[in-house]
Amino acid sequence: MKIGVPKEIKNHEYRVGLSPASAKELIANGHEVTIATGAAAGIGLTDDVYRSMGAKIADSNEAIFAESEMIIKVKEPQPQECKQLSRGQLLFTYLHLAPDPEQTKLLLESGVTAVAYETVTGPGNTLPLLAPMSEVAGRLAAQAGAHCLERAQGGCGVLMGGVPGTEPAKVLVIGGGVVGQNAAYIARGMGANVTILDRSISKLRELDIEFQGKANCVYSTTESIERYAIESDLVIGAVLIPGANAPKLITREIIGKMKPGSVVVDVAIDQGGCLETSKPTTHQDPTFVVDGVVHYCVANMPGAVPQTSTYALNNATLPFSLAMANHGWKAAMQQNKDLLNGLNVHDGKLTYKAVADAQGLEYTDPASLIL
Ligand SMILES: NC(=O)C1=CN([C@@H]2O[C@H](COP(=O)(O)OP(=O)(O)OC[C@H]3O[C@@H](n4cnc5c(N)ncnc54)[C@H](O)[C@@H]3O)[C@@H](O)[C@H]2O)C=CC1
Ligand SMILES: CC(=O)C(=O)O
Ligand SMILES: [Mg+2]
Repeated sequence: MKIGVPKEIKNHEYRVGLSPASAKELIANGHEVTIATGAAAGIGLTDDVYRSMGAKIADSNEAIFAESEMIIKVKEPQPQECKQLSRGQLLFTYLHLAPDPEQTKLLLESGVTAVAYETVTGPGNTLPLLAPMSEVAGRLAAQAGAHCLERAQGGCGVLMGGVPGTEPAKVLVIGGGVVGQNAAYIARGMGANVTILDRSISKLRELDIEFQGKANCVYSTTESIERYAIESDLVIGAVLIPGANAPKLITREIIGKMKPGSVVVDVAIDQGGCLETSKPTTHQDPTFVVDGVVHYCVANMPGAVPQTSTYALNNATLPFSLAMANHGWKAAMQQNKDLLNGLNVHDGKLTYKAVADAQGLEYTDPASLIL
């Protein structure tokens, strides 16, 4: 199969769809891999590194989109990329379609077959291709939050761990999944006073044992969210209903009751955000202020640490890239229902229920397309 990797064009996005090791593995399996020139410069790799693995170099993203049977990327295709996709082509990347009607429309119009990293499933209701970036974003959320709490960034000027004789920052993490657990781990490590809210009791049990009582694990209700949010210095939004729009758990009214200079890091922004006041921001201009509360809502947080993120992502995606390259997407999905759960769009049909529900569009059962 002809596999192509474009250079990412989203703001400050330096990750690469295929690491050199992944490219080598696909080539060893008999496939042709082409990468756009300079695509890996952001992780310190030259075209020659990819050439040495046996890959070809294309002189533009346009050539990649025009000539590849499977395109492997990181971020959701931007409008100019969507317009270069075509019927019969396979796209493997993050999509986050629920809050993005424009991208959904363009992908449906293109006829492309699009498999979303974030809805591929794994054993025990896990999301194995979202998890590595959630680990990164969770850890970064504590770092970003600590930075935003500095007075010069608009924050109230509280140090996460305080110092002896002063109180540490109060950090609230809403959603104790992969992002939440990693955010809490770093915030605890910085010495903050951490509370995690989740509505899964089994998740709270796991977290309580993992943190050995050093994080407060509390059941999530509208009452507990409001009570903890208004006394917190930093709130980290980390909820997920897979593939769907994030529930708006922090209302405008709660924001109005929060302390001036408190900070919210809405990691769930890629699924629309879990605060009523959130809107996507970029690494270039990451924050805005509503009612004195600093909002950090960057939708591609792991792009800030592209070396760690590219390798962590590739470790998870490679088996699925190989399966689709070796067998074609249909046979690979017949063999693996977890991969079938990644199918979001095929030949003008929307095949992910939560996206169809979010946008009031017709839904086609993906199982009906692989018979
Ligand atoms: N902004 C960025 O750069 C990135 C964003 N993300 C996003 O972060 C979000 C979280 O991802 P993961 O941690 O991997 O998901 P996850 O599925 O591991 O965890 C989500 C947690 O939210 C909990 N939850 C659902 N509704 C809740 C409620 N009402 N109150 C409290 N908890 C609730 C679930 O029980 C679950 O434990 C997703 O939207 C994901 O796409 C992930 C990576 C990068
Ligand atoms: C998951 C996601 O949105 C990211 O890694 O950018
Ligand atoms: Mg206020």
